[in-house]
Amino acid sequence: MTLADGYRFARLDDRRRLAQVLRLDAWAFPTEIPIAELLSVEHAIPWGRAWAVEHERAHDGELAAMYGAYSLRAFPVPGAETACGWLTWVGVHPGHRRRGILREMIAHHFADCLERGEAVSGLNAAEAAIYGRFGYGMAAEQVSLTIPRGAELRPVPGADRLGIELAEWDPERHGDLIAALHRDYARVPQGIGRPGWASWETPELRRAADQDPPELHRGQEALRLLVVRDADGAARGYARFRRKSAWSRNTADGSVHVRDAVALDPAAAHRLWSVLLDLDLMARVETGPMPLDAPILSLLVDARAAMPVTNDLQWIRILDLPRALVERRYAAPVDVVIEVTDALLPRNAGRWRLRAEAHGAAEVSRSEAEPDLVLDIRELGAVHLGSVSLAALAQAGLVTARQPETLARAATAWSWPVAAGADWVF
Ligand SMILES: CC(=O)SCCNC(=O)CCNC(=O)[C@H](O)C(C)(C)COP(=O)(O)OP(=O)(O)OC[C@H]1O[C@@H](n2cnc3c(N)ncnc32)[C@H](O)[C@@H]1OP(=O)(O)O
Repeated sequence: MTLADGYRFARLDDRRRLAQVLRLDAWAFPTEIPIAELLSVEHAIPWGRAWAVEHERAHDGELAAMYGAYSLRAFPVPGAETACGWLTWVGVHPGHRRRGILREMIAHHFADCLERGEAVSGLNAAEAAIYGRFGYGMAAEQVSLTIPRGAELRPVPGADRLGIELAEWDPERHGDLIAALHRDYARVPQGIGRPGWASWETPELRRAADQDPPELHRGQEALRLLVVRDADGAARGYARFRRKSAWSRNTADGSVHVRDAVALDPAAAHRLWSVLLDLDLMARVETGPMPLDAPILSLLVDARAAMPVTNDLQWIRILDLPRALVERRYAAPVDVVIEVTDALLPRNAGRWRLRAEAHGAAEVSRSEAEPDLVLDIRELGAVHLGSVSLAALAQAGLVTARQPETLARAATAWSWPVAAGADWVF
């Protein structure tokens, strides 16, 4: 790793540097909130696994750049969980851009992940054009909705018998319950498992998920909680939301913003959304990111009226190819030789044979055989969560297959029945 002359990496493990971090972040991501106010907010900075790039002539401790990584020990991949270094807090001061600092931070991050035994890295991208060049493939999309109040839902037996509880959000009282429901949802539906459904695993992620600082309300009310309970009182789902009141031509025109909504079964999902869609004085319910097969999309009689907007959500970079490929499960039996290019991590390049049973153990070894599929590490990352199809990438010329049958079999094996995704950006 060679930063340009005058720059050096320095580990950020001292919380007294928070003001410097926030000042750099405000250059990277403009904010109307004064730094003095942001200092009292809980930021999910992975202290100790965050790095500054400093310049020798910096004034006042100003940072030229920074990045951090969350150590996710149980990141869901198809049929399994894996250790993942989640890249975050990436920013380069505008006065130091386009000198290769990001490129060096990426190399630094890859080396750090490999040293920690993380076979994959993931990220949410601020701009979709940045990370493909470093071998990150777009692996999970998200959908967000603006649902008209009172939108009709298809009936689900038993939904009416579920109870609800509405409360002002209190992390002391509700935090553990909500964290458990959110984590358990990774195994829903039907125990198949949802790749990409990361939980608030690290202490800083949990603290940030719990907080609701007034500085970040932006004209909306404080966070509120809806819990759905079964006849025994067991929680089956929750939503955290806030309302914003508005009037248009003397008509109530408020909006409900849903921060997260998780239900462990179909009846709970129906009950949860029925309540959210029937709040007085509100005209619409706006959601944050949700997986493309989120139950609300199937429950809505008229999903088009909910104005779905889709975008890329999660990008995956395979860092240690043989480990990453054996750490996940495959939806169908597969025996295939792939030829991979990897400009940044040449150890991954070359021919590999993958053999796996459907939903069983996989084996990966070096191979001399003619390849069935030829692709770059970026495309292997894109298909890693099972939601992007090898066949789709082949249609765009990004994967080359020797025979259509091999492509069809491999694409089926790499796919997964539940859409990859999450309900937050981190
Ligand atoms: C995971 C996350 O945290 S996402 C958050 C990313 N941060 C932001 O978007 C904040 C605002 N932007 C920035 O801070 C910076 O412009 C960064 C981080 C995007 C780029 O930093 P730089 O140090 O200028 O990038 P660097 O000089 O290393 O460029 C590396 C390559 O990326 C390309 N690149 C840089 N920024 C962008 C961009 N916004 N869109 C497309 N390509 C880009 C460069 O052209 C260069 O390409 P090349 O190597 O093929 O010639």
